Amino acid sequence: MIIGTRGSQLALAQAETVARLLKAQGVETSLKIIKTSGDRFTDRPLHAVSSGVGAFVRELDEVMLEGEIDIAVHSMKDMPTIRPPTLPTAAVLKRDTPFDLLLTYDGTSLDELPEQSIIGTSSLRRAAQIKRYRPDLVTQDLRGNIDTRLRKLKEGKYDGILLAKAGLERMGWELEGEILSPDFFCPSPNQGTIAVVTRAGTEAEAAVSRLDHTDSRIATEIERILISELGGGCTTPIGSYAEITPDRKEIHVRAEVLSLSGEETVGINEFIPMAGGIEKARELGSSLVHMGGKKLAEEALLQLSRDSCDSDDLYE
Ligand SMILES: NCc1[nH]cc(CCC(=O)O)c1CC(=O)O
Repeated sequence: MIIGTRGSQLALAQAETVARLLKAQGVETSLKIIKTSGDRFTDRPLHAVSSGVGAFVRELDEVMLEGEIDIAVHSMKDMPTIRPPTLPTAAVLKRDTPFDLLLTYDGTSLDELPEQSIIGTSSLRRAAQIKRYRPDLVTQDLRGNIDTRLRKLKEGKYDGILLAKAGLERMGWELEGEILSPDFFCPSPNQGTIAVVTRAGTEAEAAVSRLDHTDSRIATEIERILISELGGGCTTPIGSYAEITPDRKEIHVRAEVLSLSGEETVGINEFIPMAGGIEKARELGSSLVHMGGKKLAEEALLQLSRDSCDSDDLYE
């Protein structure tokens, strides 16, 4: 069976993980690298790439529908919610660390960074969350693969950068950084989770579905439901994080929308019962809208499209 993957180091590491897990089940695979538009337009911020949400995913879908690959491996947080029904997510792998990490030039902690320190991130959510936590810091756009971002930090262009911890872990980088608490830095929905897609009704689907991790599937689904009525994607600062308690009776859910400046926030942070959790998450999702979350998300989107009409350099 052929596993299709993007060519970045992170994507390759993820695809190799899936290859290894399948091999342990007696399934032999080979890797095929596919270039996506999300990889090509690395000169602009992700939210300004025209194909926007799903840029990394769509082209792998196409080559899979054409039969060129049998299995596609994705960072689940990069996947649009609406998927072609013929391309099911056959497995949600056991989640890695879902949190964000701050790496600073000289190991300084977030609380100790001097005023006006420059923090690089390409994520509107992380930028808004940092500005909320430390309004005296400056955020700057930082695109590129994880290796590029680390190089820019080393070159001294930024005092600190923000990344998903899972990305570094998967690439085998043992870097000292500060894990940011989800109470202040609610991660992106499905951050730290790998999804494996196949064509429906294939041998590949049967093989891959054995890798599915139930609690990770439930948590990631809850995270999507919580924010499903807000619209957005990577074009708005939205976080959503669901954590099943060790006794599996409850789910700790957190979700929030921020203004781009981080000055305004609408959020929830509570425990819901595991039984009927999906229904309860839907209610909480609606309550985010009623509390003004959708309005905030729409304002962020408007502000972004206005800025990008003026000048693309705003993001560099
Ligand atoms: N948006 C890019 C992206 N997609 C998935 C990860 C990291 C791995 C993951 O969260 O599963 C990253 C890098 C980052 O956010 O720093």
